[in-house]
Amino acid sequence: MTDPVDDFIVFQQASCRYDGGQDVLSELSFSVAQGEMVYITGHSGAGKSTVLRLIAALTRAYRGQVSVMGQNVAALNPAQVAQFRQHIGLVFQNGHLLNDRTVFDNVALPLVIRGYAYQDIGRRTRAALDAVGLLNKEKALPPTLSGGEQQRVGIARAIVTKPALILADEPTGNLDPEMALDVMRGFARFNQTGVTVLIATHAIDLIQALPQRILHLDQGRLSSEDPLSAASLGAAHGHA
Ligand SMILES: Nc1ncnc2c1ncn2[C@@H]1O[C@H](COP(=O)(O)OP(=O)(O)OP(=O)(O)O)[C@@H](O)[C@H]1O
Repeated sequence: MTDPVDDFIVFQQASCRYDGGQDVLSELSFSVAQGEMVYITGHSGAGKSTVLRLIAALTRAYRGQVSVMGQNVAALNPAQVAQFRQHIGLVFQNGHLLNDRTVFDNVALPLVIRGYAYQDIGRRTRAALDAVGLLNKEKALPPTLSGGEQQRVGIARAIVTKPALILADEPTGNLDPEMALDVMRGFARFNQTGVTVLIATHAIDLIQALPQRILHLDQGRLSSEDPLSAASLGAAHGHA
């Protein structure tokens, strides 16, 4: 019996491959407690995005098990997946913003889809924009914003529903170091409010400055070879 708080996310020897090809992830085992903040690093193609996709039920392990918030993700039917994803905020590198809609409309979209009342949409959307420092840009169109601002709109949209879990895939990929640090600090602030945060990133230099747990992937396996991750993998956090 797993404890959904300590074992908020559990990979048990999970293996994943696409279209019958080679294993992209091989017998991956680790766990993340509720409220933790974890960076997933590794070379291009190491499987970082695939880890996030497994957690979000966007793909499935063909062997082993992935449990999130006490649920075996592979056992969820489509209706349960839709319900499950309501607890997850997804942040992508390019933001996936609608360029012909205002910043406000972009951030409000998940609330509109979920049928929130008009007043709640306004209040929650402005609170999310405030949290990323973009309240003054609510009427702007995304193409008129800087890369960092667009990225923060994507983050506001991910947090507007107050998810229990944020999954961010290369959220600082296109940003200069200063903006990137700013965005990472933003995630740390959400984490401090109790949200569990997983971030896939190449930006080792950046996260070295941030005292967080790091899972380093090497060809679909967890590796402790990286000196940066050696201290933070497993033992330091009591996770296998
Ligand atoms: N939809 C897909 N179909 C087939 N192969 C895929 C698919 N998505 C990913 N892969 C392959 O799986 C492997 C791992 O990809 P993944 O995107 O998880 O790695 P990553 O560590 O996030 O890489 P990057 O840092 O370049 O984004 C790669 O070899 C990739 O080509």
